[in-house]
Amino acid sequence: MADKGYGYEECEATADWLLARTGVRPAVGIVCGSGLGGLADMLKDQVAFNYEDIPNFPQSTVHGHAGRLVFGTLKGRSCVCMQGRFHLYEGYPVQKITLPIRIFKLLGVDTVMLTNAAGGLNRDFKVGDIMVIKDHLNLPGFAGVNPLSGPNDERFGARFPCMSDAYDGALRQMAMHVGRELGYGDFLKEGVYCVLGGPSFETIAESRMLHKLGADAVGMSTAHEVIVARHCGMRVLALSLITNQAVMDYDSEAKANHEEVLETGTRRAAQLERLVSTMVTKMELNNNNNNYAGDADRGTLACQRKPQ
Ligand SMILES: O=P(O)(O)O[C@@H]1C[C@H](O)[C@@H](CO)O1
Ligand SMILES: Nc1nc2[nH]cnc2c(=O)[nH]1
Repeated sequence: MADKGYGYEECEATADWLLARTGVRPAVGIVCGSGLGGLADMLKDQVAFNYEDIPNFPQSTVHGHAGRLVFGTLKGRSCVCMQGRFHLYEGYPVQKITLPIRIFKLLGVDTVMLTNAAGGLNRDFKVGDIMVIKDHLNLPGFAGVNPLSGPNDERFGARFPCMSDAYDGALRQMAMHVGRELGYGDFLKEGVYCVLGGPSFETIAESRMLHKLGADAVGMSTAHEVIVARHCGMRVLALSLITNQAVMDYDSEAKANHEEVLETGTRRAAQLERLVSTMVTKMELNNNNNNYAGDADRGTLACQRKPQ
């Protein structure tokens, strides 16, 4: 894909451009979902770049996605945060919307923490719940829309990466543990995220079908980023904020809408930020004592060759 503007050389040029402009060497990369950009404001000693100024970067077009890449520290740990992500429905090829994840890798990131807004399909979920993603259904992938389509560059990862370990078990366990410690037990869930192309929300029949297929929540992002992150050997934690209930009943008057999504984001932002920042603190501590050592390395070694 080098000829299309999202190959290794482009990612490397962008990473070098950024590294020349900040002294921060991030170990953690954070991606903010719709209405959840406040996560970036938690970073101290910020060095921020507008997407429009970053070579090879796509531009944010969606309300609730500011379009800034923010470097800084979170409780002393170096991080980089995308305040705004890209979606298929914005018209970008799937390889382009996931390009920042490869740039994360070349910046030195080893752990990616993604957030998104999603519609709840599981009837036990309520608006405002935080779902730790344990697995995904990549429906665009069923139709061949996969960010790894096209020539494979072994410098990123292997041609056929394993995805059965996509969502790091130790990080998920840590998220549940930290969440309960913070008193979030009543609204902390675990489940399967299903990505669709959007931008239209689901019909009732579609929501019913996705629920029957095993999805607990539905959205328009994240899974592509996870595939790319795992391909290049980073470990992944992903959190969905259930911003609305998917409409599954023909008698319902409810209508999914982006304003409700953003409003729920605003209401739960502080708790989500606290969960993420506490986890970053614990990860740092646990780098020393290994209690929460991720399984990414094991997964990487088992599933793919290391990038050369
Ligand atoms: O970036 P995320 O996945 O959080 O955004 C979701 C999906 C759509 O972009 C939007 C719908 O309201 O929110
Ligand atoms: N596809 C989809 N994406 C969402 N993002 C936030 N809510 C929803 C939803 O109900 N459906």
